[in-house]
Order: sequence, then C-alpha cells, then structure tokens
Amino acid sequence: MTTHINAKMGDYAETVLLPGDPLRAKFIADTFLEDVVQVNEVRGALGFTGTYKGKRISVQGSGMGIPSMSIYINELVSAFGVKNIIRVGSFGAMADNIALGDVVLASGASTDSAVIAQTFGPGIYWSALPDFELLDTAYHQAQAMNVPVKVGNIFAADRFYNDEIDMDKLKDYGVLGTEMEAAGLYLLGSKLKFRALDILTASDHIYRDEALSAQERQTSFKDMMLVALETSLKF
Ligand SMILES: O=P(O)(O)O[C@H]1O[C@H](CO)[C@@H](O)[C@H]1O
Ligand SMILES: O=c1cc[nH]c(=O)[nH]1
Repeated sequence: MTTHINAKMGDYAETVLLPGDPLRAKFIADTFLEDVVQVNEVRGALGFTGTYKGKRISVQGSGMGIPSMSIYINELVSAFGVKNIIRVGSFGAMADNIALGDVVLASGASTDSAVIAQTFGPGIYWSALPDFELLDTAYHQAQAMNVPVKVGNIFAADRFYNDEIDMDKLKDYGVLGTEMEAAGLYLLGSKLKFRALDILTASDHIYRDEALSAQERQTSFKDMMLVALETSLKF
C-alpha cells in the first residue's frame, strides 16, 4: 500500500496502461480485459488488473498533468514492480494534417514544465524520449492493424489554459500537438528505469474549431487502446 494506491505487491501487472482519465481506465478494463479486479480507488484514481488475450495487464488513471501522473508512476514502479508504462491520452492537434481521432506516437516531448530543468540544472536541455523498443513495436503493431499513426514531437504543457505559449512557433518547428504529461513520463522512464511510451488520440484541434465531446473522448479512442494492448503482449 502506498499513499495514493491501496493495493499490495503483485496486484499490478508489469505493464500498465496509463490514461489521465480514471473513467477511461474503467472503460479499457470493462471493454478489453477479462477477469478484471479493481486494484485502486483512492481519490477516484481507478486502477484495474485483468488479462488481455491471456496476458496480465493493468490500467490506472493518472489524473491530469505531470505532477499528478508522477505520483502514480513513482508508486507503481517503486512499490508494485511495474516495468512498462504506456500512457493512452488525448491531445490537442497542432499539425494541419491531423484530424480528430487520429493516433500519434510521441517519439519526443518538449515542455514548459520545470521538471527537466530541475533535474539537470541550468544550461542542460535534456531530450525527453520514449523507450525505442516500445515505440518501434507500437508503430509496427499499428501498421499491422491498419491504424494510421503519425510519429513525432509532442508539447507537454504545464497549463491547459495558457495564452502565453507561442504555439505557432512550436507548430512551425514540427510539434504535432499538445497534452500535459509526455515529458514527465519520459523523464521518469529514464530515471526509474521502466519502458515508457505516450500514445495519443486527437480530441480537438488547436487551429480549427473542432472537438470531441467528453463522451466521445471517453469511448472513441479504441484504435489507440488496441495498439497499446497489442503492443503490451510483446513485453
Ligand atoms: O486525456 P488525458 O489522458 O487526461 O490527457 C490530456 O487531457 C487532459 C487535459 O484535458 C490532460 O491530462 C492532457 O494530457
Ligand atoms: O492537454 C490537452 C489535451 C487536449 N487538448 C488540448 O488542447 N490540450
């Protein structure tokens, strides 16, 4: 048992899917897993363990933003032996060629969060990158499933509401879109030595007046979820 997770060693599988939204965690467990056991409900951050095609997999809601997600990651890795974490999140698309519902694999993460600078000190601009084998496996898995994916740089914003960020410049430099966790996930992957990957689905477009409803966000991310689950079978 940890401060935020009311479970015991062995309750979580080595691979955890990590959506921000606890109800997305429940949806994944209800829809795709068998023999499901709820392993956490502290603060409503729902966690479940079950099997997918016979393999034990867990899914845990992380809350929004790097600070909340980092609590769950630290506890999952240090107290429950988790080795692979695949975030399954939503993001706001910036690139012109991304439509709502499109899946992106974050092959890198930029951020305005202080976590990188606080870790390395002034003058070091550490690159936040996923585990290559997870990324490579997810990419080829998506191809095999005929799920079109884009791969690239994602901006992990510290604030959802922020009109001070120069989105035009980030977009011009090839950033595909924005969410709130990728850089923290990859930083902790390197620090705590677990495999990390951020798989995302576009829920809205920053440059176009388009957005999925909350209900659509909760349930329409099945391509992303299946890519993550099938990828999990290889680890
Ligand atoms: O849909 P989730 O996984 O929560 O991810 C995105 O949605 C939240 C903001 O609405 C942030 O957590 C952002 O990263
Ligand atoms: O963090 C997020 C998630 C979805 N859309 C955004 O604009 N930002």
